[in-house]
Amino acid sequence: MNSEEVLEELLNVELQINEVQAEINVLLERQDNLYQRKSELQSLLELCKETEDSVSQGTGTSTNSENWSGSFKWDSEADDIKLNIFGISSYRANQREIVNAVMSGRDVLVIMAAGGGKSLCYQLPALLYDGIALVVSPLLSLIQDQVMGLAALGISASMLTSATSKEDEKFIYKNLEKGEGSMKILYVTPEKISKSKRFMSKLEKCYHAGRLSLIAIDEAHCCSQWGHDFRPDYKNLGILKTQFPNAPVIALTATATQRVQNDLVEMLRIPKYVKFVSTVNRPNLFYMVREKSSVSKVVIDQIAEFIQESYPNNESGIIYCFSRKECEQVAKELRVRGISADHYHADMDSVAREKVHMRWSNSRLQVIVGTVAFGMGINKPDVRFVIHHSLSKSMETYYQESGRAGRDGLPSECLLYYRPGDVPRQSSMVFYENSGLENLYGIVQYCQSRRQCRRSVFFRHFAEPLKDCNGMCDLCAVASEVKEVDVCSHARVIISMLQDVQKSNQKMTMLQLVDKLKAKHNDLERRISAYSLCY
Ligand SMILES: Nc1ncnc2c1ncn2[C@@H]1O[C@H](COP(=O)(O)OP(=O)(O)OP(=O)(O)O)[C@@H](O)[C@H]1O
Repeated sequence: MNSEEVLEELLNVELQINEVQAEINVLLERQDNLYQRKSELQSLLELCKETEDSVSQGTGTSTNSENWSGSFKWDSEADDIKLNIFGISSYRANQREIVNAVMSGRDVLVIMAAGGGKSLCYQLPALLYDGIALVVSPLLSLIQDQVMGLAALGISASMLTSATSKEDEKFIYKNLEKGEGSMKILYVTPEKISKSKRFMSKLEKCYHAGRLSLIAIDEAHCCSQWGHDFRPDYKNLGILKTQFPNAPVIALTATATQRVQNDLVEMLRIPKYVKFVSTVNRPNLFYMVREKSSVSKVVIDQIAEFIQESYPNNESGIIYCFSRKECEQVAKELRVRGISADHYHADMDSVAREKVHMRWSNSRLQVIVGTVAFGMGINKPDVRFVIHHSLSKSMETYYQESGRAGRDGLPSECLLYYRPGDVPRQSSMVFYENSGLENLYGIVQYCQSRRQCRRSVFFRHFAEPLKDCNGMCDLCAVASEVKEVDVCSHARVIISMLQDVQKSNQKMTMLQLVDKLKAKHNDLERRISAYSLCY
């Protein structure tokens, strides 16, 4: 063989090696996807097993064993109240079936997305039944909104909270004890049940006189320690079923994983409940994630530009921040850029918080910049955008917070700014929570996804069959090219750095590690360029 022939064969072999490598890459990618799907299917299987176990033990029944959409004797009266009092022409998914189950005296668990119409599911039966319906709700502001809304419809509803006047309290107790007055719905906070003996004794009289029509537990996920808003006073609500066994209980929530559902039905002592689950899908919400700069001014500039370009007509929005200080800073910087914004967090007194909330609710303030404290009870229907300045602590929290957009069903946007540097900040907060880190890594996966539709991550998380996204997330809307990078050498350097740290018994935060890695990388690049200059 002469040198020319050798060279030709060499080139040919190199070509073939490249082809084989390309095939290996394709197979490796396929293997990666299969591993991912395998782990998703394994967790789905676990969830299915849990559900089947609870059904076989008689602790849960699904809607399909009984026909809740058939005809019932209260049908025409229900239709009349729905239309002429609530002004609603047709039921949304599951509403009619839920009303029928409650009217049949069954205990019911309702899981329905934010803005899905949960209130009607207990308010309509409350009017159909004789007597008084008791509603337990976690927040004063939520209760006030509901009572005001019902009064506007001409429905007699009252609330018994720390803010109730003596006179109103007297009126409520007369209604409960003696059946005097026209009260149909009574809202209370969970503390009333666990702390007021006087109230419980009046309620007992009401029940024994056959006037307690039903018990509704709003935001029922607060019962469970595995939920995202655990309230200790919710733990004591099981007493209601024990004391008033014949009053149907309806527990309502927007999100509850299987574990939370199991927990809350146990807490509420409703083992033979009927469950209605509506989809978690919010088809009008456009989900997107953007890379977050480490320079805070750049992030604010981008947020301001997004709001000014997309929402120039003062359309309402929410920005969630990690800390109170960040909230104040972001709100201030937005004001400097001409956007009407104010902060909301737990360090403010309740009057100041209420003021900001009211200004925003009345659309006199465009953007509220809040911590997680800006949570339940936000009923503004026309929120057009929810921006996360930092990632939330779990998929549940993100679903709830982003779900405050578009409750009126109109197109709205949910934008999350993500940078890996924010993960350790959150992990130090959730480390001691039940499954805190596991939950955090769930949302990290959502943020880091380059191929998987954002919506499909929600479906998988809530163990729901996948549905079409219809191009309503950044990954489905724009076909982006994914560049593959082999990071094995980086991983090796990180491992050797960590081994050094361990050997010398030092401590290092994630950010320090990243800085050290960058320094090492820069140093290496400098040496390579110096080396190539010499030769
Ligand atoms: N069948 C229906 N048709 C039209 N509008 C409805 C129907 N049911 C409820 N609504 C309206 O939808 C809006 C949201 O309802 P509701 O406040 O009960 O939602 P929700 O499920 O409690 O939401 P959240 O979890 O966010 O509090 C309300 O304005 C309500 O009047």
